Amino acid sequence: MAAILELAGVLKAFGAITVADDQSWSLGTGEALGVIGPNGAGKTTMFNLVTGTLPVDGGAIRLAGEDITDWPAARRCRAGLARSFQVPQPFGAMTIFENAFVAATQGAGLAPAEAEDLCLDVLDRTGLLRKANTMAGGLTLLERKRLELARAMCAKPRVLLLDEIAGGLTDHECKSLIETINGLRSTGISIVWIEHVVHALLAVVDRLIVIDFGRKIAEGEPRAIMDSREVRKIYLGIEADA
Ligand SMILES: Nc1ncnc2c1ncn2[C@@H]1O[C@H](COP(=O)(O)OP(=O)(O)OP(=O)(O)O)[C@@H](O)[C@H]1O
Repeated sequence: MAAILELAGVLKAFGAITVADDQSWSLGTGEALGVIGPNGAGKTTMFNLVTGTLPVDGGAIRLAGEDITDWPAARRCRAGLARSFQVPQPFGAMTIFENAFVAATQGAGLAPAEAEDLCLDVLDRTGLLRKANTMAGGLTLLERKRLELARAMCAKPRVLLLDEIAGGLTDHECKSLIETINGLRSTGISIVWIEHVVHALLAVVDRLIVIDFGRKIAEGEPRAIMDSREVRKIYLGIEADA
């Protein structure tokens, strides 16, 4: 599987706190990769480094083999990197359709007619078409999460970065979101998903990486990783040699 996204020795520190410590991993084309790790481990910061909202201190980031380390965020988005945010912040005074339209025209750079077609298709796939003319300010949490997903998809990503999109949802809502994400996967999109709701991740991802103190400490088949002593130690406080 050819790599669509690669991090090679990425470094980042905020003062004395190292949040990306020689991070190297890759995402295969069409693959879904899960990212877990304790609060403050550096997971969201890693997305900020990948999308270019934060500069790296060292190392390289490549998209489809091209070095994008020094590219500004907007150029990375046009090249196919889009993300959802942990705390959804839609334009509340605009409708769902208008929020999606901004992403399609500004994120993907589409002309209005093409953007409209894409928005209608994405809103359909993300279960929001019925509510396209509803103001985004009054949505439920699930609807806001769906809109996060829709806005990212309207940027026409090759790589979709999801940041804790299942957090705060009921089991039923979570299940419905998982179905939507798996539906998007069938379009061939590659996904990196940071999530604390592990059962949601396990229903979607092909592989897991574990980050602790900015370091990748484990990587592999999701269930094997969840059962590993290293992960049990971090999450449950069980000693690695127990
Ligand atoms: N702009 C910043 N300036 C200084 N410190 C920051 C900045 N952004 C994040 N940090 C710190 O970097 C560390 C990693 O934060 P980050 O949000 O990446 O963790 P996380 O793994 O996503 O956590 P969570 O699971 O709670 O979302 C934390 O200690 C955080 O306070």
